[in-house]
Amino acid sequence: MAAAAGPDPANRALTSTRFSDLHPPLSPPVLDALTRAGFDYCTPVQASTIPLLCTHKDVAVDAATGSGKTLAFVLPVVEILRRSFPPPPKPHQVMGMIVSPTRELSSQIYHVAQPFFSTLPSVRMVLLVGGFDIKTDMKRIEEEGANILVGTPGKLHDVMERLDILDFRSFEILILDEADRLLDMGFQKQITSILSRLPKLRRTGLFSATQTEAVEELSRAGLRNPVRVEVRTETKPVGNLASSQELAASITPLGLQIEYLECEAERKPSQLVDFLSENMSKKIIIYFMTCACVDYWGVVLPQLTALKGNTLIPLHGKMKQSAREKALASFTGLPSGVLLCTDVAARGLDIPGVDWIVQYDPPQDPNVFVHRVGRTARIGRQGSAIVFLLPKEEAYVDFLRLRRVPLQERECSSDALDVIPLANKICCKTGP
Ligand SMILES: Nc1ncnc2c1ncn2[C@@H]1O[C@H](COP(=O)(O)OP(=O)(O)OP(=O)(O)O)[C@@H](O)[C@H]1O
Repeated sequence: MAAAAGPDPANRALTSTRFSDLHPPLSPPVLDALTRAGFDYCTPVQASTIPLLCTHKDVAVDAATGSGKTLAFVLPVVEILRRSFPPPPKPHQVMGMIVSPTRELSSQIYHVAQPFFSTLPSVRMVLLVGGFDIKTDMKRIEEEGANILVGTPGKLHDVMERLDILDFRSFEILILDEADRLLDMGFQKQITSILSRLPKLRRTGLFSATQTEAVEELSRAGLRNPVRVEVRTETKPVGNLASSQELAASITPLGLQIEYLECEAERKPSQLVDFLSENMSKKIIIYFMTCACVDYWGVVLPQLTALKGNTLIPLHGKMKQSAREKALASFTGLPSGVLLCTDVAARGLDIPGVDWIVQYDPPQDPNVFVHRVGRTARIGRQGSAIVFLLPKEEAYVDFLRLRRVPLQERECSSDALDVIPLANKICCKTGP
């Protein structure tokens, strides 16, 4: 009997719409590139957004973490450029721009987009992020050209200001990814200036997994009659709010189990070490509040006998760019291990095989919580997350549940080893 058509029924992140079913149709070279990458069926956000952007609509997209937003904007950018052929764009004719808040995320988008842009002869995509000398970037663009700019707002803005040779008159499409983060990282001025330099008759896509008032405002300022695309996951009943209306549609992925562990401040380190020693074969990301905390635990944890043999990698924004890239690449390639980081790694990063997200310090902003836990359970997979709370932070649980984040309680481990004296000894010897 022939196998039933459709995506793997176990993967509820995919629709039964194939990329080859979309209207207007994607071009054969893009469909071939999708097949080579193993992408056959669209996710809901792709099925709804790609046709809209390809038919001259502006979109404001709000979809869960790990739901495939990157391809939802990369494919339309490629198709829109293809339509302007022939002739191919001149070397300094900029046709499109993809803006995202961090260097790591911009670099990830650039690499996801590369196989699709390589189907367009003579189109040059350029990555522009902080941490590299602007003069080198400008010289490269002058000599080699740039038709698509991918980067962070600060660097993109600087290059646009300084490089007269860039011609934006035929500009077609602007994408603002992680729009709320772009704004709360203080890039409002650069975004406004970038918008003012682009032709008004363009398409704009605004993407995020979390919406804020500021995003609404940006949408009003930068988009023309946008179509709103909101994709939510159904939720499993959790805790005493199981039937609550607020939980009707979760803003976290379906395959994600979230727990909270309540304990006194002095017991937190021992609970963390206990958790890590129980999960030695797992791939884990731990979020701390500050760069100093990451440095501290990056010194202490590797020296504890209980964690011997575990790979622990620190990553924060005060590290040199080359060290940041190395840390991320090492963790990405590991089958198991621990990334100790700040929110520099909270958004958009697509790291394969992450089993657990640990929030040693809960973030103030529920949106940050959603992005952190979204580094696991991506595209229909299973994943788990745990947040450590102090007794005085108990209200955080209801606060999150009301924002459609379902959580379950986890018991503290009673026989966890007290690691504070050991940690103090280590830090006295080596310095934090
Ligand atoms: N149609 C598809 N079929 C199978 N896998 C896909 C499909 N689309 C995307 N993916 C994979 O899903 C993962 C998540 O995609 P992506 O990074 O675009 O998510 P996102 O919605 O941007 O997440 P975040 O909000 O965290 O940035 C990636 O590994 C990507 O390769």
